[in-house]
Amino acid sequence: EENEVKQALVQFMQNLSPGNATRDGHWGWNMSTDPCTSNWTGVVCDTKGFVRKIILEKANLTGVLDASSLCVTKALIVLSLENNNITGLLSEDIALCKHLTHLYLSGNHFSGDLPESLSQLSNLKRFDISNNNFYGELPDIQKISGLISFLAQNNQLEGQIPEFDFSNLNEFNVSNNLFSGPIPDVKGHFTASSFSGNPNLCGEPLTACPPAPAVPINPMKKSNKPSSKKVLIFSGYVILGLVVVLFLVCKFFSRGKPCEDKNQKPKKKAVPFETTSNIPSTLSSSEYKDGEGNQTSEFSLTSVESGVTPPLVVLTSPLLRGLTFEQLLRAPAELLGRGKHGSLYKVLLDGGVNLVVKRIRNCGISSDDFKTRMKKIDQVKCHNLLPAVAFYCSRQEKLLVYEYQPNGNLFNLLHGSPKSQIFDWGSRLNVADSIAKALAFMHQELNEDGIAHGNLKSMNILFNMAMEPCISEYGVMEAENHEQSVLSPKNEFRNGNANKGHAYSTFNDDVYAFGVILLELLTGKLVQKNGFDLPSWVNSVVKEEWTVEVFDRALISEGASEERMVNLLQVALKCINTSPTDRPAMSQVSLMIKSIKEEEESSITYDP
Ligand SMILES: Nc1ncnc2c1ncn2[C@@H]1O[C@H](COP(=O)(O)OP(=O)(O)OP(=O)(O)O)[C@@H](O)[C@H]1O
Repeated sequence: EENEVKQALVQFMQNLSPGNATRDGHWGWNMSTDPCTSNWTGVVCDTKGFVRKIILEKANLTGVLDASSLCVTKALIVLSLENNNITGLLSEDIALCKHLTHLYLSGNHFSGDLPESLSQLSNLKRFDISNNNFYGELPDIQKISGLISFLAQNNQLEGQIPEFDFSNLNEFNVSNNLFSGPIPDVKGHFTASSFSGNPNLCGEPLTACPPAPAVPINPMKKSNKPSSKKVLIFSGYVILGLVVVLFLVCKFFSRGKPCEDKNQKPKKKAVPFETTSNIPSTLSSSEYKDGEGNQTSEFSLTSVESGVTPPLVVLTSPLLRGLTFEQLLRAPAELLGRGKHGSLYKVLLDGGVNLVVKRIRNCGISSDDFKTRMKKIDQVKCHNLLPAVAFYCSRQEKLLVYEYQPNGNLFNLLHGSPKSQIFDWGSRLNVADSIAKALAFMHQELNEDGIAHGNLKSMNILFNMAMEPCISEYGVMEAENHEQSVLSPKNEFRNGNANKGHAYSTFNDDVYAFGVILLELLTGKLVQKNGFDLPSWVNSVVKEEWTVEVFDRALISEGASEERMVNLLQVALKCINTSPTDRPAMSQVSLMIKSIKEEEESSITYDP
C-alpha cells in the first residue's frame, strides 16, 4: 500500500509540475525515496508514516491538480497549493480526500465550476479559493457544519449566496465576484467588505434590495438547483447594481470623515521630501507648531531607494485595490507617535480614506520572513483582530498599513486623563473576553507557523468604530526578552516552513503580556512608572493577602463583584507565572474568562 501511495503522489506531482526534473536533490517526489522518511518537500507525515499535510506554497507549480492521484493518500488533512500557477479544474475527485480539513488553493489560475462533490468534504474547516478564475454557482458547501472560513474573493462566481451558518464562520469573503440577489442574514458578523464588488448583490450589509418587480427575467443563468432556492435576477438589479456601486464609491470616499476630529485643521498638503541626513531614509517628517501652539508634524513619505522598488502588497481591502507605493508616499500624513519599534503615521488618501502606516524599525525579522508572516497572518483573521490592509517590504524598509481606528486604545481608556469615559466592570470583562478569544484563535491557527503577537500591550488594543476592542500589530516583532523565548513544546512542532529555527516571540510571552493587560484592567494602574512594576506589586500584595487592595477604586465603588474580580485576578496570576511553560495556553485562559463572564451575565439576569 505504501508503494501505491508513493506512486500516486509521484503521479500527482508529475501533473502538477511537469518540469520538476530540474528541482534539486532535496525535492524528493520520486520513486527512489520515501515521502516521510526522506522528507519530500512540502510533505508532513504523522508518526505512523501517513502523509497528513502537503504544503507547496509558491513552489512554481504550473500544471493541473490531479485529485484522484492525490487522494490515494487517505489520511491527508491539509492541502495548500497557494500562490502557484496551477491551471485547469478542481475535479470531483477532490471529495475522495475525505479527511481534508484545510484546502487552500488561492492565488492560482484555477477555472471552471466548483465541483458539487465539495459538499461531501464534511471535515472541512477552512476553504480558500480566492484569487482564481472559478466561475459558476457555489456547490452546497454551506452544509458543511464545521466550516469556519470561506474565502472566495476575486473569482467570477455567480448566483445567489447560500445561507451559510454565519455565526459559526470566523471569516467569509465573496467580494469581487458576480454574485447576485439578496444577501442572507449575516447576523452582523460580516461587513460590506466581505460582499463588495458584486454589482448585483443587495441587502445588509450592502444597500437594501429593491421591491421585486412583477416580471422576473433571468438573462444568462444556467442552473440545476431547485427553483424555490433560485435567485431571480431582476432587470431591476442592473439598476440596483449601479446604485450599489455608487453607494460604495460614496461610502469609500466619505469613510475617513467620522475619524476626523472636531478640531481638525484644514486639509494639509504633502510637503515634498527633503532630507539633509546622510542616512538613507524613506520617511521624513518636518515638525511645526499649529495655530494653537500644539506640536504636530506634517510629512510626506518618499523613497530614496534606487532602482526598482517592490510593489506595495495590498492584502485584504478591496477598497485599496490598485493603491501603489508611490500613491502612499505622496499622501499627506501626520506623525502619531514614535515607539520602540518605529514611527506611526496617519495618512490621508485621496478621497478621504484614513490609514495608519507603521514604519518598522529593528523588528528583527528578515524581509523574506516578514513577507511570509504577513501573508500567513492575513489568512487567519478574526473578529477582534485588526488586519493589516497592506504591507511594503524592501531590503531597507518595512511598512505596515492599517485602517485608522478612531476610538483610541485601551491604554488611553484606562490611564488617559481626564478619564473621559466610564469604563465599568462589565465593559472591562467584555474587553478581556474578546481579546482572549481573538488571541486564542490566532494562537491556534498560527501554532504550526510559530507566529505569536510579540508586542501585546494595552496600547496595541484599539477600539474600532463600533467601540469593539481589536488587537493590532499581530506578529510584527521578534521576541524582546530572549530569556522568555525558549520554544514552547508546541512550537517545536512547526511545519518545515518559514520560521523554523528562529527564536521568535512565543505564545507563552503573549500569555504573559495578556496577563499584564488583565492586571491593568483590574487595577487601573500603569504597568511601569518610576520604578513601580505592576506584576511585581500585584504579586507582593496578593502574597500578603491584601488581595482586595489591588483592585481599581472605581470598580470597588461601582459595586463590581469581588468574587469575580478575584477570579479574574487568579487568571491573570496564572498568565504571569514566571515559568513560561507553567502558563496556561490562551485557549484555557479564554475559557476561564468566558465562564467568569457567564457568571457575571447570569448574576445580572437573576439578581434582584
Ligand atoms: N490603526 C490605528 N488607528 C489609530 N491609532 C492607532 C493605530 N495604530 C496605532 N495607533 C495609535 O498610535 C499611537 C502610536 O502607535 P505605535 O504603535 O507607534 O506606539 P507603540 O505601540 O508605543 O510603539 P511600539 O510598538 O513601536 O513600541 C498609539 O497611541 C496607538 O494606539
